[in-house]
Amino acid sequence: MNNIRANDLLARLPKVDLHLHLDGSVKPETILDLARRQGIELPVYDKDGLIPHMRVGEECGSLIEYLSKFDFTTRFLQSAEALERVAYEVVEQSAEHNCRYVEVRFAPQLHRNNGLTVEETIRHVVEGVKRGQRDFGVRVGVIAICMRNHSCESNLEVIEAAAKYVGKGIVAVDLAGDEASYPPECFREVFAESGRLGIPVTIHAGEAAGAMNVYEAVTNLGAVRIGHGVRLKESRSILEMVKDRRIPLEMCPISNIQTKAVSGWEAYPIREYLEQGLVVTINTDNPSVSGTNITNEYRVLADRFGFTTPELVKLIMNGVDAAFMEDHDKLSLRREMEEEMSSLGVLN
Ligand SMILES: O=c1[nH]cnc2c1ncn2[C@@H]1O[C@H](CO)[C@@H](O)[C@H]1O
Ligand SMILES: [Zn+2]
Repeated sequence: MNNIRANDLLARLPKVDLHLHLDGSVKPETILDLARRQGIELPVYDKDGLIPHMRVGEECGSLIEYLSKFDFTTRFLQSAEALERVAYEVVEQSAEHNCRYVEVRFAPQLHRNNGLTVEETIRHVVEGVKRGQRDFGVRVGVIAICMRNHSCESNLEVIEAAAKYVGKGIVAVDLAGDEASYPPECFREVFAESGRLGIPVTIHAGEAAGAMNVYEAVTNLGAVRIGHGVRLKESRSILEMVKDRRIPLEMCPISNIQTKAVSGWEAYPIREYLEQGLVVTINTDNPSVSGTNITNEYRVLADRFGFTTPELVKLIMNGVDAAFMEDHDKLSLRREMEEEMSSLGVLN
């Protein structure tokens, strides 16, 4: 058996990333160039100097602190060109880490300061990822995000626009933002609409608030996947419900530690979740905010929790199973990935 801890093998393993925010995946060099083109002043004009403005440090104490980093980046993502470009580059970065499938998510309402409509933002992000898909050979889906701090009306606008792009790039809708201040109960009306329109739903829940939020997301908002779910462990009965319904968790280890969804690695419930039979997937959340990439996420898990090769392969394949993808596409993705894994000697 190969030594899975070898960086080389982890990097080469075919992977998927189901939870990846567009505005959390922007390269500092792209910000430099966008600022120059758009005539926006920067606090510093070198790539390394920009990093502290975009990335959280060791001292990050909460989700709210983590989310404050997005204000800096979204200022540069207010035009069709910028959206298409970063969408294209996020696919490129995923390909560099051997992702074979990515779901890129973004909140249309955060990109309208210069007059784009919700539908235009979706169109440009979809165009960018499609170009990336062609150039880098990565399958891509786009998820439109509703924000917890936005009105019902503007979130409904996102759902309506997303519905027009289902089958043309959009694969699901999501709810993100400050979880502790805006409990999901407020969003029943919004996600009733996505249910009516038949759009799959994933919800950020159980990250900065407790397991009840996961319950609400699944039973009242129609979530078929859960973003993070770290605090699901606080309720045995809700955990059992998520397990019985086989609802995949999109866990993002580095981000979860940084936002203090748990107190530290010793409390990170990934092993217990797997042992209890939950469908766990591994994702990056925000590579440029968290200073991570998908290879790094698996490396940290191998190092911290001693995951073996078959366990890491299982986590990767859980991601394939959980993908918002048509069955026949999923089948061919699974076959391709299994073939690649076989040739790497990790499927025996
Ligand atoms: O882990 C997270 N939890 C909750 N909200 C998040 C997380 N990461 C990013 N965003 C929020 O989603 C918006 C659209 O991408 C980002 O601007 C950020 O506010
Ligand atoms: Zn997220």
